[in-house]
Amino acid sequence: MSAPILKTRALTAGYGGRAVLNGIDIELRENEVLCLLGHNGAGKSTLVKTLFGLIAPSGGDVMVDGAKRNRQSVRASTAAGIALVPEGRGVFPSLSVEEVLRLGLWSADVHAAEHASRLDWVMSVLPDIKRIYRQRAGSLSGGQQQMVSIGRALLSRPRCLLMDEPSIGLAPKLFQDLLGPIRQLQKDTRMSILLVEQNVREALKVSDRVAVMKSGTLIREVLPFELDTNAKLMELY
Ligand SMILES: Nc1ncnc2c1ncn2[C@@H]1O[C@H](COP(=O)(O)OP(=O)(O)OP(=O)(O)O)[C@@H](O)[C@H]1O
Repeated sequence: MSAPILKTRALTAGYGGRAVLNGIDIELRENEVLCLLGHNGAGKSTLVKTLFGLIAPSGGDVMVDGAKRNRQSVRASTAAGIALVPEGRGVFPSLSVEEVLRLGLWSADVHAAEHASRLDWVMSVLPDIKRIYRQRAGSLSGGQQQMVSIGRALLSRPRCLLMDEPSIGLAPKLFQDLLGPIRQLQKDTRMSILLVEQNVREALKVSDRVAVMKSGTLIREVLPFELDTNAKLMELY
């Protein structure tokens, strides 16, 4: 079996000397959607940012394809095939969708000769982007902005997608409409997805495994069917 795309060992990280992650051991395998659950403030976003290289670990290891990458930069993460859909979408409201995506191509270091084909490919995965391509991002609905944010992350053709609360502000049906094509792409390409979610019920429908965080530690790893009743979900917290 190949090494996990991402793996941590006793990972610690935080802000200004204050530890938020207190020794996390987690792995994201090829061809899976791993759902990361936990209360507000449990450290989910901090873990995602540390895996992507936005925060440097203060201890422990981050491994990409089995090799230690403790000083992984965002550029190195992108080059390794890892992309981030940030919490809050990160879409500049004054730019058009086209400009947001072109900026994404530039920041992902995609060669100019490939820009057109990358944009075409993203629009084949998320065809609704075509209809809003010339619109200002700030004029779009929350769901459309999230779609643009996901489209931008796909421009680097990642094999690993880190998604930080993509459902925020979206109705369950919209969430499934948005995640459906991404789950299909994941199955077709054997991509790996780490999905941070508060919307547990919807997230479990598209997940293969579930990890639960509490106060900066990983407290449980389960399969989605093990959380099929309210009582079992309540036990988690
Ligand atoms: N930029 C920052 N500077 C200082 N402390 C931070 C920063 N970002 C997060 N924290 C703190 O780190 C802890 C974990 O926050 P984090 O955002 O990782 O949690 P989370 O599980 O993603 O929560 P949520 O579900 O609310 O997004 C919290 O106590 C938070 O206040």
